[in-house]
Amino acid sequence: MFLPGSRPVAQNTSTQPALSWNIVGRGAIGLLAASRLQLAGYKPGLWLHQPAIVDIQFQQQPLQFLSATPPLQAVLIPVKSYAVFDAVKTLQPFLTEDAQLVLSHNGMGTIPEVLPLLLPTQGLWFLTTTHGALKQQDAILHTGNGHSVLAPLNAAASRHTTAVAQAMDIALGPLAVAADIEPFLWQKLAINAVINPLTALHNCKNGALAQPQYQQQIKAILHEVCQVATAAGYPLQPALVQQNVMQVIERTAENFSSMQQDVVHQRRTETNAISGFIVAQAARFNIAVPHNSQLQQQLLQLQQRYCR
Ligand SMILES: NC(=O)C1=CN([C@@H]2O[C@H](COP(=O)(O)OP(=O)(O)OC[C@H]3O[C@@H](n4cnc5c(N)ncnc54)[C@H](OP(=O)(O)O)[C@@H]3O)[C@@H](O)[C@H]2O)C=CC1
Ligand SMILES: CC(C)(CO)C(=O)C(=O)O
Repeated sequence: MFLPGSRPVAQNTSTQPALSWNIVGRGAIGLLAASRLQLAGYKPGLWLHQPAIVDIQFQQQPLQFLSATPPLQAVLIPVKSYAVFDAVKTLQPFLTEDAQLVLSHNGMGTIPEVLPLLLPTQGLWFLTTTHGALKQQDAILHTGNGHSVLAPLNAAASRHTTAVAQAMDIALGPLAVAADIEPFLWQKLAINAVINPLTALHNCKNGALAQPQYQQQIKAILHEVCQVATAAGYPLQPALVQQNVMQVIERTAENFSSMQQDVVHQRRTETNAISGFIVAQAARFNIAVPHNSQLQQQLLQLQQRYCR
């Protein structure tokens, strides 16, 4: 897959030994990645709060995953944005000196928190994905066939590009490798800044946001996101971004967004890494973002009704 600012993964040219992969949690994206890796011959271990053997069905096949066994050489961390820092802190004592860690989540703001936790020899990556996955009792459903962009976040990562990219291509590909993840994260943030809060607050499917009554608010949210992204050095064109967001709304019309699901199931939302991140960045650049600020406040109030 070719995306501006990225290149596709080179196939079968590895001179780097395959890494031994581990995945944090037993969530939807993590188990999707683990299943695809296992079916391709990898033996990913799961890093869980409590070690356990996990049995699931994936595409009508029974799969079993064992607990991760330290020392950990390579770890995919597909957890909610608010759980990233604690997850990396917990992993830290069990990592090899040249371990490779891949963050994957919606929203922004975790990278500067995580980088200082690692040794200069330990690689950090970010993978942003458009795949959709849903966890059921004992099964993992691949609800949306997507693609992913992977980029190194430090020098120790760049030295292991081939081995990391080949595994991530299997786990959540087709994969493009970019030198800088930030433009891709801002584009995804724009999508999540519209769809996630609006579907959560209006308790609706993504497709409902195509209705005329939402268009003015969507335009206003995106205008603010583009202003902030541009001030941060990642220029976004409001008209193009709006077109992209409307395409995602159409393509995922029958889906419930992750934030709508978080609210329905009374879980903490990722609002601080989505609307909250935009509000925080806007403050740095002295930009008024009343629409994103209002969404953040409304979501925090909603969440406070059920979160301790
Ligand atoms: N699901 C999807 O289709 C998509 C999701 N995303 C994004 O990807 C990220 C992950 O999403 P998703 O898979 O749905 O999330 P889930 O909440 O389903 O999965 C995360 C899992 O990680 C576990 N976990 C968190 N911290 C730790 C830890 N320190 N040690 C062990 N386990 C841990 C959680 O357990 P517990 O809750 O018990 O802590 C949970 O089981 C989110 O940012 C989401 O927005 C992006 C695109 C699509
Ligand atoms: C793209 C979108 C909005 C798909 O539902 C998503 O990433 C989410 O639900 O978190």
